[in-house]
Amino acid sequence: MRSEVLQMIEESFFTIAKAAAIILAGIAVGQIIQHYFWRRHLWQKVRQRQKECQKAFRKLDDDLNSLNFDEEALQAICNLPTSELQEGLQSGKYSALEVLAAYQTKALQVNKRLNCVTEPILEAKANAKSLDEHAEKEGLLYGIPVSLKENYQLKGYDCTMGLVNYTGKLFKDDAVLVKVLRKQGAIPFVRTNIPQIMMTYECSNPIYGRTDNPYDATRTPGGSTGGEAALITAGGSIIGFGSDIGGSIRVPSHFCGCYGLKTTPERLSQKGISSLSKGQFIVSGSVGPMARDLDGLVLATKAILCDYMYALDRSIPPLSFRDEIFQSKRPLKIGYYVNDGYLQSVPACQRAVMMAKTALEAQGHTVISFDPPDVPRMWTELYLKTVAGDGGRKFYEAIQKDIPDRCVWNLLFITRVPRWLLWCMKTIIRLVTQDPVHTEGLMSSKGCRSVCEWWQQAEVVEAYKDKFMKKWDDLGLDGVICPVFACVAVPHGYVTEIIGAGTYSMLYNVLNYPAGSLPLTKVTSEDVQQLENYPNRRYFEKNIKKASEGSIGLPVNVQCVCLPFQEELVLRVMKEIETGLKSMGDH
Ligand SMILES: CCCCCCCC/C=C\CCCCCCCC(N)=O
Repeated sequence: MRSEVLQMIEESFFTIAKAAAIILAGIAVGQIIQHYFWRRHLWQKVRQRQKECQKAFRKLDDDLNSLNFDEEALQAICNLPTSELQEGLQSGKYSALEVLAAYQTKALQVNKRLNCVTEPILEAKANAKSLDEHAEKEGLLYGIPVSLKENYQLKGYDCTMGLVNYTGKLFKDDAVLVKVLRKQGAIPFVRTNIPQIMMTYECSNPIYGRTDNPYDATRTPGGSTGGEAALITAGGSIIGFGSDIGGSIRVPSHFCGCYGLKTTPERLSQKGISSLSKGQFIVSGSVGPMARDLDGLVLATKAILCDYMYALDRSIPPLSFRDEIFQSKRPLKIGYYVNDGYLQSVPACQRAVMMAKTALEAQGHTVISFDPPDVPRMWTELYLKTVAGDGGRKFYEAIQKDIPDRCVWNLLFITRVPRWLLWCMKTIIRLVTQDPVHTEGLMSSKGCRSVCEWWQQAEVVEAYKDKFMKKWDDLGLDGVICPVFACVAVPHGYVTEIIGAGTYSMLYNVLNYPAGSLPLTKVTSEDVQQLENYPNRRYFEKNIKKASEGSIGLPVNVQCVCLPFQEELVLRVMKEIETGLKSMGDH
């Protein structure tokens, strides 16, 4: 009797277990099938988008062929510095259509090599024609073609940020900045590539593919405004616009060797600039211009800092470009550093800062040593914990529902490891990286646990800003010069391995200070030889050293920083450095 009962229990157990296994297997198979069809749907959308872009490129190519412009004349237009191009357009020497055709032709050529343009803006031709038909040549950017990062909203276009799910969602209106550019006579003519979700210093996504560095195709142009930097540097655009929440304008400018300005977040309208960080107001994103020469950067900044922007966006302070600050001859006191107290910059970046120091001194300015306070803590407890305040959930979810791109997936993967597991692995990670700051960085990317902690986070960031500004004021500084990044352009897919190198830029996002990226020099064989003295203990140090081998000839920029709302002074410091170098016969 007892064995019959046991047998019955055993049989029922096996029946239930079998049923559970069948249900679970059914769910798993269902999920795999659903995933398969979802992915297939996403890839169909990618192909559809790629076809549309190819069609637009072909249309532009046909249009340009039918115009029958002289190729040499067009090339000559693209070789003009900004001031001469502006003058030529204003005087009527060049028509807007001719200049547009020159840059469209060049952008198409450059794009074949670097894959930096996502699509052409076909309305540009009608814009140029309409400018040519009007007698008045109004606007600081009259007739100048400008390129735009893919996240700048344009009427009739989508902003994917490299996410397939965002394709085909067309905007009904232009971003405020785009309207201002049009008002100033500029002609938006191409859109440029970005990394998926724009949260890394690379430039690749499943829709538009990977952009290469103009100096070395095996290396990244940087990100997230990587397409802009590559296009401008290679001559396919003269002025462009990007955005920056951790170096996205400054780092690609440095990796490619063009000019960039990250503005104070509140100074320019960000209405109509797509980003996944909207609503995170502790470390705010910024927008700003990029250019082939300094005159172009100044002109673009002047053009957008105008009354028309305030008319369109009342939340922006009514502060037009103050030429008196830019033109001032007052001697300046500038701080400098080559080591931010976390990761030492490579010899080439150090040499660039020292060149800038010498140039400023030659111009009669005082340059003193400056140590930014608590950079390792700024990076982990302030920057990472804020930018990934929700534990990276918004970024991760956007990618999880999409086709993940390796360049950002590798970086965000850490946000999926449970906090407790990360905590248990802390000692092992520390042993492997030989870097407690790196380990803290990983922990910080788990974000805040409650609204209360988020409020505290805002307070801690404010306290750091006060501490930094006090140090700055105690020294009576007007500005600071330092590296943009701890190293120069790295190979594709390598940014996660050296992400700590970004502290040089991220610091000024935490502080909300405006900062420019100024091309100064190229890596020399001596710079590479001196790498043998570069530290080689911690994970990031080893990788920075490795990535810097074979970097001869790559561009090196210097970062110029001033207090909030002092964009004009940043530009002045950049100008003083360039003038100083020219007077020394070094530029
Ligand atoms: C130490 C490992 C850090 C893991 C971080 C994972 C969380 C992701 C959040 C932030 C990524 C930091 C990279 C910022 C680059 C931003 C470039 C930009 N858009 O300006």
